[in-house]
Amino acid sequence: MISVDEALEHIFALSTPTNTETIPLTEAQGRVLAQDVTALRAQPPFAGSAMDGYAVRSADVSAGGTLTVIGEAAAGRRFDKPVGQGQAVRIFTGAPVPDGADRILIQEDTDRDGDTLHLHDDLDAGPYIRPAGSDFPADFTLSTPRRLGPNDIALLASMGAGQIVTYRPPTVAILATGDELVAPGERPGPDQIMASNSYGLHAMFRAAGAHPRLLPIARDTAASLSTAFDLAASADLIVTIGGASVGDYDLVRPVAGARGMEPSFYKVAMRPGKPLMAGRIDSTPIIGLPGNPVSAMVCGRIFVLPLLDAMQGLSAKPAARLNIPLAAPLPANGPREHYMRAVMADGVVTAFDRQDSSLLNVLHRSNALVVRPPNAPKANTGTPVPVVPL
Ligand SMILES: Nc1nc2c(c(=O)[nH]1)N[C@H]1C(S)=C(S)[C@@H](COP(=O)(O)OP(=O)(O)OC[C@H]3O[C@@H](n4cnc5c(N)ncnc54)[C@H](O)[C@@H]3O)O[C@H]1N2
Ligand code: MOO
Repeated sequence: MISVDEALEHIFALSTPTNTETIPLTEAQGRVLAQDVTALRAQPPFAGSAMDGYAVRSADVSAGGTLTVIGEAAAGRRFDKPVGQGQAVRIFTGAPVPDGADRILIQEDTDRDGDTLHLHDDLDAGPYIRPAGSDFPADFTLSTPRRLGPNDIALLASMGAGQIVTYRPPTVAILATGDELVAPGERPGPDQIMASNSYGLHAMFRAAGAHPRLLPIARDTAASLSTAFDLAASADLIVTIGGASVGDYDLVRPVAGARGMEPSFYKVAMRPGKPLMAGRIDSTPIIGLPGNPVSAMVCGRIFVLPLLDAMQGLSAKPAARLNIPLAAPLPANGPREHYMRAVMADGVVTAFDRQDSSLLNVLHRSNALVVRPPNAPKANTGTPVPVVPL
């Protein structure tokens, strides 16, 4: 059996980034930027007022003094004459500061009587002017690759980018297999259960910027599986669930093999997830996840998400880990790397006692996986352990 790191290397070797496409900024959430974007101009493009008040020359400001108001500058509409000695311009937040002025007096520090402005004795120092380019300069560039979120999109809009070039979201065909499975919402027979992890994976892949598609559940026959593979043919990635182990009805590998799958590996020294497999059918990568619900979800997190990142032009690297002290001791680990469902809170992490790979309710209550290396010795309370946040 190969290690988790080796399996991930094999999986990365199967992938190539998707092509790119130009999209409007309103479609950019979760996409990965594929072409650098340079700002149209500096922001702000002019020195602007940060407050409602009066634009003045600081040399003219004296506590209790007076100034003459000569005009008004509003956001979107500048006052286009300079402010001279003893003068003030009424100004609002976001308005260009008129030439000559180097300070904004906030209106709370003044009283207005016609064109005469009386300054209070106690004046806020200010200057409440945002210099041109203080957010970003004219040649500012947002570089690839970067997964875009709301803050990036606000910045790109501010840079004047109406359209951007991103990697096309990879399409993922998700194929659940098993005579025992029915879709949630359908009526199960007495020996049947709900297909669950396929729905969890669908959500997981979607949140990772992919376009997942749930195929109809394949029955435990070669013919049914083969039909399902036909439906998956156009996808950028095929993810099968179940039928990967050694039972008589575990048909995914033989059927994929008969369709020309070039295998990369089968079985990984990890828990849960031992019967993981990967390969390629023609040029399409295929990952076969174990059927146990938690195994499928953990392998989705540890293997498929990094692959989806790489397919979207991001660097090929394992799930990021934190180092968090244990809140309770852990026993020595066996020969497989163990991804233990756990709760991280208040700076410590606690693994659940029940780690069976069928327990979705435990996974649901987890927000982290504690990673126990192969043959790790017993770990005491307080020992920092690697943790993958969920
Ligand atoms: N003799 C051995 N038996 C098993 C071994 C082994 O090494 N030797 N490995 C065990 C481990 S570990 C795992 S994990 C499972 C994986 O088996 P499969 O990938 O072949 O999965 P299935 O047998 O099809 O299903 C296992 C389990 O999960 C349920 N399942 C399957 N698909 C779904 C789905 N989409 N949603 C919800 N639940 C699903 C299925 O009903 C079974 O209960 O094999 C062990 N056995
Ligand atoms: O590897 Mo299985 O995934 O332990 O349950």
